[in-house]
Amino acid sequence: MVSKLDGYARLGRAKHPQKVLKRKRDAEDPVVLEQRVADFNLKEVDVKNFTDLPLSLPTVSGLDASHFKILTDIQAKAIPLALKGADCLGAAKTGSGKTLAFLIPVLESLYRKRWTSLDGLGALIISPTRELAIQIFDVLRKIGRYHTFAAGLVIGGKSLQEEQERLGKMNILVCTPGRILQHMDQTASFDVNNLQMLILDEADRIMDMGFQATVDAIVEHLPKERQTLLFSATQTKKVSDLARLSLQEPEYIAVHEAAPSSTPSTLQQHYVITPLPEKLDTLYSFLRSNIKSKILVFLSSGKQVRFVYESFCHLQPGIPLLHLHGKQKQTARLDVTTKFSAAKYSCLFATDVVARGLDFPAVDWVIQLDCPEDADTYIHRVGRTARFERNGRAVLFLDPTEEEGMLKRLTQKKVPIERINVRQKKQQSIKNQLQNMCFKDPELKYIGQKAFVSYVRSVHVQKDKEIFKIKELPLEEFAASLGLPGAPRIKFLKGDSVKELKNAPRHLPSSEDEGENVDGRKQPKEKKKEEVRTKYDRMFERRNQDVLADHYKKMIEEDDEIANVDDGLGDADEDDDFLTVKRYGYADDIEGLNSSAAPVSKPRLVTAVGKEPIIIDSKRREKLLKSKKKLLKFKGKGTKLVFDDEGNAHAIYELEDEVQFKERGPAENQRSKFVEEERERVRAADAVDKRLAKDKKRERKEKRRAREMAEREAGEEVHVQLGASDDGEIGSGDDAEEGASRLVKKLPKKRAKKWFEDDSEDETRHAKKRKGHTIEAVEEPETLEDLEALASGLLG
Ligand SMILES: Nc1ncnc2c1ncn2[C@@H]1O[C@H](COP(=O)(O)OP(=O)(O)OP(=O)(O)O)[C@@H](O)[C@H]1O
Repeated sequence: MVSKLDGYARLGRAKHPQKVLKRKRDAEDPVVLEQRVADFNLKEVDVKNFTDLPLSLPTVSGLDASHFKILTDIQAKAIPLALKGADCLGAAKTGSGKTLAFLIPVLESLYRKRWTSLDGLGALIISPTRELAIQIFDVLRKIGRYHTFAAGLVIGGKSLQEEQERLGKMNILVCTPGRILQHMDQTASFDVNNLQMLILDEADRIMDMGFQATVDAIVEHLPKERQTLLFSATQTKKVSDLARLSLQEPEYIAVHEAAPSSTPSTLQQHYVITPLPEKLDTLYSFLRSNIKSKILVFLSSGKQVRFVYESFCHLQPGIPLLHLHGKQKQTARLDVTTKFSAAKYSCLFATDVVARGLDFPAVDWVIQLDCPEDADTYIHRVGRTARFERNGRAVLFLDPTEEEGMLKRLTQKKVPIERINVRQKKQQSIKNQLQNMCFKDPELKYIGQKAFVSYVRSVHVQKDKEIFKIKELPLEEFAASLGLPGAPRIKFLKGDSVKELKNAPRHLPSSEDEGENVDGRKQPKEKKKEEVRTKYDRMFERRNQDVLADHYKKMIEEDDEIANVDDGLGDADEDDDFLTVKRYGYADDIEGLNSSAAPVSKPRLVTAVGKEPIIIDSKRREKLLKSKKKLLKFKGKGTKLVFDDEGNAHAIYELEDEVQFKERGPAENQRSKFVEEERERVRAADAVDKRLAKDKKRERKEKRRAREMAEREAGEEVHVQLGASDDGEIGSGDDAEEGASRLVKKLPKKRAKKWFEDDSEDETRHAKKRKGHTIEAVEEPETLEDLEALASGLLG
């Protein structure tokens, strides 16, 4: 038996006198045990203790070592039937010991079949949440410590490969639906063909919308010949579900059906009427006066959990605070559950992820800050206290609008609940403190805005409109009570229930998704007129991500409908609590593409004309949008236009009027005329081009000659100047040098062309220069023009 919870355990490594046990085990003939089970008659035997059951020695020893002696009602009824191999549907109150009711039959069934590691997977136990799976696995390790089966926990959070390597050797697996299906599809060595038992804990939850497809796919992989056990605190006998799981003549075991209440008798249940804007005040006051308690507070979304946790951490009510929701990392979740289990006094803010099955020891209070979606959820939530004959108290916070509808539902489900009032003397207001905190801490304000949106959204999507009446809720006041300076604007998707949304795969809303605001009014879909927007406008628009506070928005937009500017692809400012979207993108980041005044809060489609939309739902895509080069391919090629003399734009090819075209004669004639005209035009243009080319050539030649002549002249003048300097008449040597260089620099440009020089003379000069000779011969000017040219060169 491994000591720590590492996801795998070889049952049967306890320190118990192993050898003695082994001897006894070997001596125990499974055939005899089989016979004892067959002979066992539930009606004849009054089962009280585990020893009254036809159980194997290792199981009895394991139960004994875990201090389980007397059976609970559900165990007494379900275990004998399950031992005999019947398919069972077990329904019993929360905390009544259903886990043992299916784990004992699992161990016994495999034991009697002498299951070994070579036989592969014998039993599969599915749980809706990771926390519950861990808990079941823990109980299995305790009571199975004297068995020799290999048991595994498959809930994700570890590398798939690591799990794959061990999966083939497992005899019993405790898992969550998604992860086990992934293995069934991807792990070649994972063979389930030999499976003997399938167990679904919290079966109604597993069978509902969220897991429906996954469970169906899992069942597809499993052999039809198997035993199936379903357990839950709130179970229905839906024929369709039973058919899907191919249950064979199932035994329905509902131990508390005749009981006056569907919740434990040791549980005291109350509700308080607290208007939505006073909820947090009431909760804070409650915590302040119960600091020596273990309290579990349920909220309807992870964002609310975060906000209440963060803000209460600042406010310090005097009790250690914890928080848990589905978006946390697995290690953090495990850490929180372990801490809360071990704590004596603590307050855990949580979503319904801990509503089912979790067995936190000694919880004093269960507070439901947000009204549960239905009576079943209420029953599961309050079931976290008053477990296994312990006392517990539960308080449901109801807005006046929710009272009538919710009480009706609870009465239908046999939930005894009484109203209590908040002691006004003890009621403390934290509104001002929250406002202060939100003002100073934008991050907290942001979380508050998200919490507000997700709360309103969760109410909006509730199916039971007799309880949840969004239009009657004082939302502005509620926002103020969270410390927000105004109620963020929200749009919702229509028609989805909370359960569906919670479990929906990540998806983008379709273009048909209609928007509605808080008041239930339809949002206009037309685009606001294009306006010139400065970088300051954009800067202001890039506010605190995707929640728009009205007061903030009013600063930049007169028309408050701008927040709902719709690009036709989805709701720009909608909160995405149930769409589980992580990344944010800004349409503004993309030059030339559709832009919206509102920041984007969910996978966002951005399109370029004629191109596939880009969906911003990951870091990689966000990066892509920042690269202008990469974006080019999404931008399309643009349209080329030509402008006429009046500055009017035209397409390059425009079709002329057909009537006018026909008036000009048959098309063939026009064509040949056009060709002839064009040929003539080309010919004329060609002649002009040739003439121009000739002129240019001549010009170039003349220029070259002039340059050469100037160079030659320069050589002569330098010589003259240097000579003068030597005489000491013009100035010092330095001056002379400077003067000479000035002259040499200037001369080629300024000197007129020496018309009398010809190419041969030029050649001679170049040859001389090449040999390094100084030019000594000075040609005398022969004509008046020569003299003028020389003079102008010198003056230049
Ligand atoms: N026979 C027993 N004797 C003593 N304690 C028991 C027995 N069976 C179960 N328990 C204890 O009762 C508590 C509740 O058991 P368990 O978690 O199985 O309840 P449950 O019916 O599955 O609850 P839920 O409906 O909330 O999932 C556990 O702490 C468990 O250890």
